[in-house]
Amino acid sequence: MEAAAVATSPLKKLKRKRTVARSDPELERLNSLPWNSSLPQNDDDGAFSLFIGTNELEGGFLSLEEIDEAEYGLNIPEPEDGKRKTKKKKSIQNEDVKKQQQDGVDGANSDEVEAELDESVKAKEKKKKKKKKTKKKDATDGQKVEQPDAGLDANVEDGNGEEDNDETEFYAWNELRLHPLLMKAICKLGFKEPTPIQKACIPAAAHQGKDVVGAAETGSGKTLAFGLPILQRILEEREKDANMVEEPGKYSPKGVLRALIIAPTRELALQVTDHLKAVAKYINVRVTPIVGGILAEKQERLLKAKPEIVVGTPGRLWELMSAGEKHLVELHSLSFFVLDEADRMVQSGHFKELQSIIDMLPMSNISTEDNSQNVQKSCITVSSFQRKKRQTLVFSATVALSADFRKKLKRGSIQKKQSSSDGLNSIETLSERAGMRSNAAIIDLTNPSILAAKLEESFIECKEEDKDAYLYYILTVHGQGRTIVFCTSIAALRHISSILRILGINVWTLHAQMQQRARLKAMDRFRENENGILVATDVAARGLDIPGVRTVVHYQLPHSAEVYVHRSGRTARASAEGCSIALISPRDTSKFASLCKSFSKDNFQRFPLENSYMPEVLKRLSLARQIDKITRKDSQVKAEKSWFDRNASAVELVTENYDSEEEQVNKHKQMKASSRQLKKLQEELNMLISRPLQSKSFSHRYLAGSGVTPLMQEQLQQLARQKLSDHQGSTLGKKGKLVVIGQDCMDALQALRSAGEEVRMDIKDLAGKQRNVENLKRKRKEEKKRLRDQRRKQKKKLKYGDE
Ligand SMILES: Nc1ncnc2c1ncn2[C@@H]1O[C@H](COP(=O)(O)OP(=O)(O)OP(=O)(O)O)[C@@H](O)[C@H]1O
Repeated sequence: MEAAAVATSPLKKLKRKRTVARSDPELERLNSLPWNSSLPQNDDDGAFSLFIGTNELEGGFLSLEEIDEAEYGLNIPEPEDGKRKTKKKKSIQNEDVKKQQQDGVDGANSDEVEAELDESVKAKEKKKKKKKKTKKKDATDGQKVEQPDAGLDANVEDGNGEEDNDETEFYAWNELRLHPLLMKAICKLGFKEPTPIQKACIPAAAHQGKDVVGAAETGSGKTLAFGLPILQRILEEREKDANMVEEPGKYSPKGVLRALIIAPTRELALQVTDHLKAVAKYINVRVTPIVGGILAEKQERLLKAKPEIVVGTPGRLWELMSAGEKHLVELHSLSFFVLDEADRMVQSGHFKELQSIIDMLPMSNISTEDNSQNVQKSCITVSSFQRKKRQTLVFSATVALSADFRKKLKRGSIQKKQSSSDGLNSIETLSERAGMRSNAAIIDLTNPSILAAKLEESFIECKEEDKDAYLYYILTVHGQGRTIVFCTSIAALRHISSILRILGINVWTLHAQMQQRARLKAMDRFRENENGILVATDVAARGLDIPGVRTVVHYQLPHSAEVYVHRSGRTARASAEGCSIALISPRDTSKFASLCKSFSKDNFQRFPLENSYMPEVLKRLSLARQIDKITRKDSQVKAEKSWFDRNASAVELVTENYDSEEEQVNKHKQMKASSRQLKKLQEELNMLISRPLQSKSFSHRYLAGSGVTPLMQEQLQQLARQKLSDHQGSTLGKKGKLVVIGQDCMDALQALRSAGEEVRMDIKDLAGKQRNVENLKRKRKEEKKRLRDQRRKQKKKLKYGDE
């Protein structure tokens, strides 16, 4: 594949850049925390061919010359003298497209959903859209109808007065033969060429009607790799119908669900919806999200509009389907069943609902007895054309399939091997059960390291209790661009977000226990701020696409290598660059070693640290921790008291204070003392954080920094101004003035590139040492037990001997 030739192994890049550094003694301390690599290790028997990155296309789809263009009623523009040449379309196609444009419903549903979720945030957008709609209406009233070819050759101005992109730059898309109105939207989005996964999937899924299993690195455009074929097929079928006189609606029935897309998280489902809406901008295809956190009545109302495409999370979808929601259970015309982040779907917490949803699908693609029964059960009027044509698309950055997956599909032997209690516990079972056909195109474009090509990984070794300090250091000194800090537990998330806020760093949080409205608000705020910081659990690890995320910090390592890939993939997306920093305490070394092993990585970059900053960092952190402790204690007391009062009043109990007068006075004194201490600590900390973070070698005359954040930059400039005005008119002369030099903002990636040190990870060595450490621990334990038993026996002997 082309991608294979272009992609260079990150390992090689590292080797070229830096000399190999010494091994590190800290990494020798290994422990035995549970770790699930979850990624198939390059097994010798080659059982998992997909995941290790074959970077190949499989499935034998036709080359473009072999595809009969006439079948699709499309004329592909050909290049002429290096430029794209467009042809006029058939009149029928013109009329159909015109109609679609005039009909344009463009996202009204989603607006409502979003307004429901967060009215204040979305109010502005609504206003904008209203304005746009009025303008659009004016244009239609004025008999202005765009030509269907507008997508390719109209350098039209849109309602905002913005000029469209120059379509000649989009020539690379031509070979994919997408509908002109889809091309128009793509041009508008500025996507100059299809990404490799789009190039590979669109012909297979859109033109050959194949099922697809697609794997490609994070941020490589997988959403459109399945989204464009859906929209393309809907448009093509509409055109076929427009040509049919006898059986209208044979190919493109109206008012029924055509594509069901399932994503693991609400945020991801909403994001996929928005992405599809953006490419469906010029066509009359409705895309609606169905996720938890939206009022059920509202969602029912949205479904009454009969959207062609529904994007949902398994929980809410199943809730509505099992309640018999008409639009979701009449699946006889479903043309696409899509699983985004498929590997997450087979994990606990999702697969039960998913299994139930899949059981509702008309199962004509496979012929097992079980499934024919399902068809009877769930499908009322099944058009044989539609059933034959349903496509199953399964996507993720981390998909593992066995080498003989296709053969198994052919034999229909996957489910038989699984005991019924296993459920849909593998992508293979799930794909077969969803009706995947044995001629599916298996497209694996992951590179051997699995991680995004432009991602630079690094680590910082530190004690567990110093992680906060290093995090604060990274955010303060290298906090340029957006940063996501990942935690494994909500408790850790709460701890660091509280400490960082006390330290004056504005962070947003995202975890599964938050209300949906708050989750979306956090995402919106994070998106709005170009130097924003999001502290999140793994609920944000998959799929979220936020441009400008420069750094991902693994405050705690995840429980599997696969989650590490997805977390790190929030940066270095869509050909951008980014870096990840893992904070490794002695407790994490075992996990870290397994991680290196999973990626066959024997070199890792150490993130450069300016240790002279640390005394100041630790001073601030110590104050912040004390403040945090006091405030937590206070709020705990308040919460307990209010809980007691609430419950007492609920049972109409009159509460009395049973404390003695002395006790009450003491409590009051304690409270006063703690609030005095809190005030003092806060003043001290405020004084420190009002100044830029200074390294120990900080000169009071010269302020310099190897990397300073915009906040620090601002503080330094203020300080310089203040010093200057202090000394104006004084007799100190030049000597007393403050000079600000070298204020170059440096993000973590730049810092890593300019000073990162490559550390060799000898996995075998690490594994051997891990075994030794474990043996030593076991021996010590045994020895302790032996001594304890010995002492016990002696005591007994003495006792009974005396008697
Ligand atoms: N052809 C293209 N050219 C440029 N950018 C593109 C193209 N297609 C998609 N993108 C952009 O790339 C970004 C990543 O796309 P997307 O979210 O689909 O990636 P993904 O492969 O699904 O990532 P993940 O595995 O993390 O879910 C998005 O911002 C999207 O708008």
